[in-house]
Amino acid sequence: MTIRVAVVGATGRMGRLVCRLIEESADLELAARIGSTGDLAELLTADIAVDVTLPAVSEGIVAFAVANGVSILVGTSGWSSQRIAALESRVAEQNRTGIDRVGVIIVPNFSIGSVLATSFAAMAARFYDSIEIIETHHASKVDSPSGTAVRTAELIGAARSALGPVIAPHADQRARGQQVASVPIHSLRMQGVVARQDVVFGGRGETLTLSHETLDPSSYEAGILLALSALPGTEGVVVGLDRLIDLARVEAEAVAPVPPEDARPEGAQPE
Ligand SMILES: NC(=O)C1=CN([C@@H]2O[C@H](COP(=O)(O)OP(=O)(O)OC[C@H]3O[C@@H](n4cnc5c(N)ncnc54)[C@H](OP(=O)(O)O)[C@@H]3O)[C@@H](O)[C@H]2O)C=CC1
Ligand SMILES: O=C(O)C1=N[C@H](C(=O)O)C[C@H](O)C1
Repeated sequence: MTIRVAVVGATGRMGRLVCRLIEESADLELAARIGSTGDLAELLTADIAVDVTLPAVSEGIVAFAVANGVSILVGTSGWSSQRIAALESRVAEQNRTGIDRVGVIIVPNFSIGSVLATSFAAMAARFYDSIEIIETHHASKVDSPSGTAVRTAELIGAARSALGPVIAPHADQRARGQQVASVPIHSLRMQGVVARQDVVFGGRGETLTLSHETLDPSSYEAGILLALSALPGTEGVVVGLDRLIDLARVEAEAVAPVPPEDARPEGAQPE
């Protein structure tokens, strides 16, 4: 049986991409394409929904889906930890009292490289006291800082909870960026760019830069399909594609120790 999907923001760059992926998928069916002049109630004709709109309207769209028992995948930026906390209460309440149990998957970035770069940044955060983010996007992007940068800064802040804020001198000066979880974020909006993020770590006598660049929106495709396939089985709020990919398992396999020689069958070589 195919899963019927309504796309809100269907006329936009991401919306058109999501609609194409649904139309190309044997498991999914496009139930509704909704733009700014469309009727949100069309969402109720679908099994699940996708929101790829604008930070200013996303919260209301997600609230409408949740209140009507429709699980929703959110690719729109602007979902700060504060906004997510309010949504978690709303979804918990709906799942306690409503007829249909719902799930919301919020994905700040669908690209696997970006997800990995953000995880690496959280891993490095404990080892450096100077950390700043520079994010660069196409000139049509209306919001800043980017959702990915906000998420990265929040995860850096969480990883440093026992250490305290990063050291960001003269942070009151406008050119020093906007601080999120104490991490200064600098936003560039440029022609010729799709999306790029550099997280710069400064320590004693060294810097480390973690860079990720999206060269083409096709980098979002696998993540969108993965999140869509996970949504019908999701209850509650899940944030980040990393929650749908077993990053820890990949790591454990990569560092799995070679078994000692006497534990190997005779003549067997280490893999
Ligand atoms: N998670 C990820 O990996 C990615 C996330 N994004 C995020 O996705 C969002 C959309 O980006 P993008 O596609 O470039 O933006 P666009 O400006 O191209 O599209 C915005 C869409 O939102 C629709 N819209 C605006 N207001 C409403 C409303 N009140 N009700 C319903 N629909 C509305 C617009 O409809 P209309 O045409 O009628 O105005 C349009 O379809 C942004 O927040 C962006 O940051 C982008 C890329 C990757
Ligand atoms: O608007 C975009 O283009 C993007 N928005 C998301 C964000 O705000 O982080 C994800 C990606 O960077 C592209």
